[in-house]
Amino acid sequence: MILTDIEGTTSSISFVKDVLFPYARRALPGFVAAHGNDPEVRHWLDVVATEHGAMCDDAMIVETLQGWIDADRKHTALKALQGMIWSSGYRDADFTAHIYPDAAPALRRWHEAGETLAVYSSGSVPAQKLFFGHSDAGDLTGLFSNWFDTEVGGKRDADSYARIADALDAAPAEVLFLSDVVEELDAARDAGMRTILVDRLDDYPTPRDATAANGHPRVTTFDQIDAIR
Ligand SMILES: CSCCC(=O)C(=O)COP(=O)(O)O
Ligand SMILES: [Mg+2]
Repeated sequence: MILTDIEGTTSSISFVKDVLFPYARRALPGFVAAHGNDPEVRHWLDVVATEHGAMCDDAMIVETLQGWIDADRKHTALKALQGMIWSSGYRDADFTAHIYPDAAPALRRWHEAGETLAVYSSGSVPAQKLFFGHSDAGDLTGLFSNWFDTEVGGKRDADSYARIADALDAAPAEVLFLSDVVEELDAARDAGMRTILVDRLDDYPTPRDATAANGHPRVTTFDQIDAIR
């Protein structure tokens, strides 16, 4: 079984930072004005208001969320709201989701070979499905059988990976986790998963050396994974 991260692993960090985040930042005020009373939207806005502490109106919530986007906070409420906002961007074909040219063929090859494929990203599950449903390589959602976001727990917390293995009905050692973030790989390894550091040179121009990789096998493209897994 292969569990993959998205940003920095299947897809470039710059697409997320330079296209998706600014789109959500711009659209937030109008989205909250139009949908702030939809129960699901209100739920997440209230989570933000509670975290913010003081009495907080919608304008303050929007400001808080925009600050979190700028700081790249991987907060579940922000990620849920971003996913709802991006849906119109994908629907209107304002953008398609970046996928590295080596990633889609490898995912297709593994799927055809009968490998179970799953996603674990800080992006909400609906955002993940939009992302792979509107990728540069077409609709890839059919390749994945399981989707996990931070509702299962934080990506740097070993318990999250234990929960994911349980949900996959697998022993942790049967699962190979792919990520660009060493701390995430450390947590997956602590839970007993196998790991590979995906060190995309476009995203990380200074390659991570053995010390930085902290013992995780390292590849720069998905093509290199079959040889070492
Ligand atoms: C799939 S939604 C867009 C990416 C995103 O918002 C994000 O936070 C991705 O983080 P990852 O855990 O995939 O590195
Ligand atoms: Mg990542």
